[in-house]
Amino acid sequence: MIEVTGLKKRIGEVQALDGLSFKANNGQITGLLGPNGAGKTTALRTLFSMLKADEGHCLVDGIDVAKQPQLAKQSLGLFPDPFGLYDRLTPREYIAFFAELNGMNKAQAACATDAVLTQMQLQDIADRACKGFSQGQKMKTALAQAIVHKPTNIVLDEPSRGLDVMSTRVLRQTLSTLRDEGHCVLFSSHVMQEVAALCDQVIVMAKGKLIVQGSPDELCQLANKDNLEDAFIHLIGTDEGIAA
Ligand SMILES: Nc1ncnc2c1ncn2[C@@H]1O[C@H](COP(=O)(O)OP(=O)(O)OP(=O)(O)O)[C@@H](O)[C@H]1O
Repeated sequence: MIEVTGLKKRIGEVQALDGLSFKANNGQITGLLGPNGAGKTTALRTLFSMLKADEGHCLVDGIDVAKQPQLAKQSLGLFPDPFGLYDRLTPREYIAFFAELNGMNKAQAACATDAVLTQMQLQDIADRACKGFSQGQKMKTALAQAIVHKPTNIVLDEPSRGLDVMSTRVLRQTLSTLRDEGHCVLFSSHVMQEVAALCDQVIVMAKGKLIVQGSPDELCQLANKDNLEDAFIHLIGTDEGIAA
């Protein structure tokens, strides 16, 4: 479970986070939806202790990420934006490296890497350097890295960007399976159809703050609209900054 309370972060002149609070539960997919510049990436980076909050805190399974970052990270899998692959490493080397970073010994890491390569249907390219990979191949490798240590919580920043239909389906199926296995899945997105189709809960944020949290149906009812895109525009009060 992920709990964010009163998060504030100033970056230069910009108040990127301005008292953001929300909760993402286990066994649910939670979507973080907001216009460009709303603070989604800043929130996810703070959650992963890549940025230090000025105020507020993030709890991962009850562990404060600012106080115990290493322990919190063992319960967190991060799918970053951009994918963060190393061109010279193969998926097997890259995924095993992260498995070891998360406390596995070499033998455990090799075994877990094998399993996740199979799960993500990456066997064909498992031993090829990542340089030149397609968007779909990069996505699958980055997702395999995020889940290799079986974290309770998986955090994804814009995971579907640049994916074709088949890769999008693999991503959606993987996230749904993780949810059904009881994981907490939190992802940021601009794609309304994806959020409406996948998410149990949606966190709408703008200008570094929570606007509203609820299921896609609840948000439509609240805004008195029949689709999430219209509800979203109504709730944030502007269509400025929404990606096409
Ligand atoms: N390194 C930085 N330097 C300066 N400003 C930054 C930096 N990182 C974030 N910001 C600013 O903080 C605000 C929030 O940015 P953030 O990237 O978190 O938004 P976002 O919701 O992820 O946006 P997008 O959907 O466009 O990716 C923006 O105004 C952005 O310009």
